[in-house]
Amino acid sequence: MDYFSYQNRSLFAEQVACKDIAEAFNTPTYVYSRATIERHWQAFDDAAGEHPHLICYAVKANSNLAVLNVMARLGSGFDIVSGGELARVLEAGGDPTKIVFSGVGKTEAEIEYALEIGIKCFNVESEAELYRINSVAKELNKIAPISLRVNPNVDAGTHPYISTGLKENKFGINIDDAVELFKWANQQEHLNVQGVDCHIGSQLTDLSPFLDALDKLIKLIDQLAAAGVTICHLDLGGGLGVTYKDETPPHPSEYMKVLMEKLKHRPDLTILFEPGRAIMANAGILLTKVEFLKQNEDKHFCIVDAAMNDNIRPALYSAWQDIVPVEQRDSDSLSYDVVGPVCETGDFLGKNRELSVEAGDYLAVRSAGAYGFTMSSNYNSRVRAAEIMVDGNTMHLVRQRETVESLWAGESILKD
Ligand SMILES: Cc1ncc(COP(=O)(O)O)c(C=O)c1O
Ligand SMILES: N[C@@H](CCCC[NH3+])C(=O)O
Repeated sequence: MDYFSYQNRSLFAEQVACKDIAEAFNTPTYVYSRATIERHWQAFDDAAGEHPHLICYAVKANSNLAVLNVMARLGSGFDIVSGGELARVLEAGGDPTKIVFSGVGKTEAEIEYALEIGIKCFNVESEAELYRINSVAKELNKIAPISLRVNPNVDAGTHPYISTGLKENKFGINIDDAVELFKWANQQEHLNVQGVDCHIGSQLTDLSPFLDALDKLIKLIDQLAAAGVTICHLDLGGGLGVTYKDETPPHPSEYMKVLMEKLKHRPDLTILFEPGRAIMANAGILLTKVEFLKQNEDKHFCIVDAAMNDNIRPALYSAWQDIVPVEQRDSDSLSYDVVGPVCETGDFLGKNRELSVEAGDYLAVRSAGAYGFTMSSNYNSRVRAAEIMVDGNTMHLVRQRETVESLWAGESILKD
């Protein structure tokens, strides 16, 4: 069942008409479906079965407190990449002992914060970072649980900007150097070696790169055992793709089944996953209003009130996201470029879209729940959108639209 579907030609989010949301809260507005988030998270968790595992939702995909809280109530773990994300997870009621901390540039302050809170594990991305974690832990007289994120050098076959598991990418530690570093870490009083980690990229639509990476990681874990380093968890990262247009990624349960099948003889290993997009992308839409229709030469433009500052994915990755009317019309359609008010030619939400639309209509950008609001900005001094969570027949405002005054909060002018 799709939780964003038409009833009598009107788009609904669960049991709430999107037109009612737009009228009540104005536009642009992000709308999330609680039931969809829960169903997607559960698909990962259920498919892991009895094997010890932990789903650590990748906070960067969508870090709204209400979203994190829905996940926390399901018992989710979290994958974070900054002190800010750590604070958000705690604020949302997340369990610190289920947090893994990824990212290539952890500061001393962030490491201290995470050690004080008692997170599950640091996913260490370089030799220098390992030394830094060791010295901060020593200073605080704590033991830092660590996992090394290795770069298995597999081609994820995704957009170059979101591929992370190749030798030339900045992420992780060269898999060939990992054993020596693990051996060193294993001897440190203030480090506790827990796991091996990898994340090879995002929006993967094929299982084979995941399987190639898994094979390499299992081999590494065996090499480590032979070298006297015991590994108790394997973190396979996130990266499972979704359908934006005509992609056919495996369903989360199929992805999990195939990976877990390979791991069934390893009950000694707790398996961690860090899905972000696969949980959130299709759990959200972006509602926007048509301001004007305009024609230049033979090109038709549909100018809407959402822009690249609200959803940068089309401009950044040439990403395609479906754009649909909130209320369907019978009139003939035209091919439009759907563009925002920002002063950039790259400010478009979609190109050559067949739409039957008039000024004042509402449109919905689909698959917008992941890397939508979290990548939004105030460019052109535009306030960031409101966020709504729908739960059955109820809509909850989970983030107010920013005010213009908030744009310069913290700024000041010279006295003379
Ligand atoms: C370390 C890490 N884990 C998890 C994710 C989540 O990826 P995705 O949203 O593709 O599942 C990312 C982002 O690509 C990441 O960098
Ligand atoms: N932000 C990207 C994905 C990057 C994933 C983060 N490592 C997107 O919108 O597709």
